[in-house]
Amino acid sequence: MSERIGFITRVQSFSACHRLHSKSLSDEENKRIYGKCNNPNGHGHNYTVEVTVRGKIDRNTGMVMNLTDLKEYIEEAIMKPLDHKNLDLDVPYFADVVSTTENLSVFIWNNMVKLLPPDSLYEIKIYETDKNIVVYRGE
Ligand SMILES: Nc1nc2c(c(=O)[nH]1)N=C([C@H](O)[C@H](O)COP(=O)(O)OP(=O)(O)OP(=O)(O)O)CN2
Ligand SMILES: [Zn+2]
Repeated sequence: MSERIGFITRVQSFSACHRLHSKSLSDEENKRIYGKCNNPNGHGHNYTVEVTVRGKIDRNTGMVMNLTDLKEYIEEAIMKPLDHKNLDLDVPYFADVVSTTENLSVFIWNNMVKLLPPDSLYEIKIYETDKNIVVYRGE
């Protein structure tokens, strides 16, 4: 029997605050484009992230990857740098990168990909709110 490919996902939530503000735009443009999300003192979210890993289902273990290992990678790549942080002030990556959920998904991808086996990270999906959802697949 040929080897089966599986997808496994672990979900993690974290809290952070941010302000949508681009240094390459004027104050007026920032206000017009980002609206209430450009509030100078910021606003907060309870983000939920889904990390999906793709790989062969090992014949001996029955696993694509041990979810306990994935949990530890998520702790390193997501929780330690982001949980209870001000994204713009506490996370150096966002000093010159606007802390949109799109850019946050790239940041999380870059952190996760360093810890996972080569070519195994499939998707980062972030729920910024119940209604605002971003997917990034490393392209
Ligand atoms: N493309 C993007 N657009 C927006 C982003 C983003 O990250 N990428 N972010 C924001 C704001 O940060 C904020 O999260 C938007 O919040 P809000 O509009 O309040 O969220 P909801 O749609 O869930 O709120 P409702 O008021 O219930 O509609 C804006 N745009
Ligand atoms: Zn926001």
